[in-house]
Amino acid sequence: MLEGKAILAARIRELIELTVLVDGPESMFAEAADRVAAVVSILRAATDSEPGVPAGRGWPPGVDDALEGVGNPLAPPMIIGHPGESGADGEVAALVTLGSAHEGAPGRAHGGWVAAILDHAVGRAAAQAGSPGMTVSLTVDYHRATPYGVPLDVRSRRVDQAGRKVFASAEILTDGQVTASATATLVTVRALANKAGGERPGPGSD
Ligand SMILES: CCCCCCCC/C=C\CCCCCCCC(=O)SCCNC(=O)CCNC(=O)[C@H](O)C(C)(C)COP(=O)(O)OP(=O)(O)OC[C@H]1O[C@@H](n2cnc3c(N)ncnc32)[C@H](O)[C@@H]1OP(=O)(O)O
Repeated sequence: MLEGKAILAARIRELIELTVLVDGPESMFAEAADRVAAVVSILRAATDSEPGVPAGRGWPPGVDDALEGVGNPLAPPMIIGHPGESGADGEVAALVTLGSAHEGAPGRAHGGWVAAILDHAVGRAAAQAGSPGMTVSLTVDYHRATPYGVPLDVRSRRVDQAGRKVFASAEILTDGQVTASATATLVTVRALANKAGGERPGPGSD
């Protein structure tokens, strides 16, 4: 079930990428659009959910998550590693590869996607530290171009805590150089603390 959805989402990511890149005759676009419409009708027939209506999929992030969900075609997806896997203890390490569809300035990733990755990374770090919360402030510094088409290393960690406020930081690196960094303040959501602290979501946990 999860595997099938992940494969479908991977195909749709290819479709998005190629749609951005391709040029060709009107007839080719028309044929492709018809075939995509056929796929849409398969999925529509299988769900009662209305497109665009908030589904409230719950926590922790699962297969449909906007950044790390392997079943969400909009998610690059971001692959969350085990704590300490490639960073110091207490860090969350992640890998993510963006594509042409994420381009901002020519040849580089859009700054909004860079910020989204950093936002997710600080959220993960707060949860990893046992204080899952929502970002109330995110300051992003763009140091150099963040490329797409290559794996990006993402590191984040909780820096400090004061009451419900959690302070965290994160960076994106490529070839060992920081392309963008962020500092963030998150406010803990107590109802989620016992559900999310330090746990990676398991397969199908969404
Ligand atoms: C959904 C929960 C997530 C939990 C995660 C669990 C699973 C973990 C696993 C994996 C994580 C992966 C990552 C997930 C990421 C996805 C989540 C996002 O996309 S977050 C981005 C969008 N952010 C919002 O939409 C927040 C909007 N803001 C709010 O809803 C409210 O501000 C809220 C509920 C967060 C807090 O409101 P109040 O009324 O409860 O609290 P008040 O009293 O206003 O603030 C508490 C303290 O924070 C300070 N504060 C508030 N805003 C601030 C700001 N902008 N800058 C600095 N401090 C601020 C205040 O001054 C106060 O500090 P003093 O206790 O008095 O010292």
